[in-house]
Amino acid sequence: MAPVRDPRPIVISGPSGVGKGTLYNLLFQRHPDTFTLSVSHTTRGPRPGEQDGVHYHFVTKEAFLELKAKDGFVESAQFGDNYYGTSKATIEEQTAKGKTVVLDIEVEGVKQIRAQGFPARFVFIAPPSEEELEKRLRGRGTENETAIQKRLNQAKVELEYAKVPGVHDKVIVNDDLEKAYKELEEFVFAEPLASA
Ligand SMILES: Nc1ncnc2c1ncn2[C@@H]1O[C@H](COP(=O)(O)OP(=O)(O)OP(=O)(O)O)[C@@H](O)[C@H]1O
Repeated sequence: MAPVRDPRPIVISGPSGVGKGTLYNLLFQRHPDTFTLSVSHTTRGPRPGEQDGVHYHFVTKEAFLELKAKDGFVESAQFGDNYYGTSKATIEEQTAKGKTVVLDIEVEGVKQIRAQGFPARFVFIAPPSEEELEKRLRGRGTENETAIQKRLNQAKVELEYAKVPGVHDKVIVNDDLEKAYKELEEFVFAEPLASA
């Protein structure tokens, strides 16, 4: 397959459990050395096995806020006491190495990137139905009941936002995995003029 023609990063969003990770990991597996998942900055401490620069860029709160004040993030958020964000420099460095950067972010981040006018391609992964989303979340078995309910409520917000015209360049319903994958692959490798 020809290389990715469009240099802009791919922003993938969609409700938790819809299959975002499954889909972009297939893209990474089937096109080795083509893509890279954006490494976020965080002020939380590393968990066992997490490496700086690989899983996250681990920074102090002061360093994070300084970079934020300098407009260094395309999107950032605070969860509890910790800050998270995607730095412009990270995206630019990876792009300069010839990689297509993939960002897996939630809807607030999408809004921030849009509001800044940062060049990117926006893909939304939608579930075939809310029932199926719930089934997948439960089937994955990684969250407790409270977390599942929270994610399902958040999913409603994300699905509503996805209906706003022009928010996403591409909406893919992840019903049959292989079919959804093909749609994603086709979009990603499309000629810039066809997808802009
Ligand atoms: N097309 C599909 N059909 C059936 N099951 C699927 C499909 N795509 C993904 N799944 C399953 O759904 C579950 C959730 O997928 P995944 O973890 O990739 O979601 P996610 O959107 O990345 O979630 P999160 O945002 O919470 O990380 C997994 O168990 C995965 O195997």
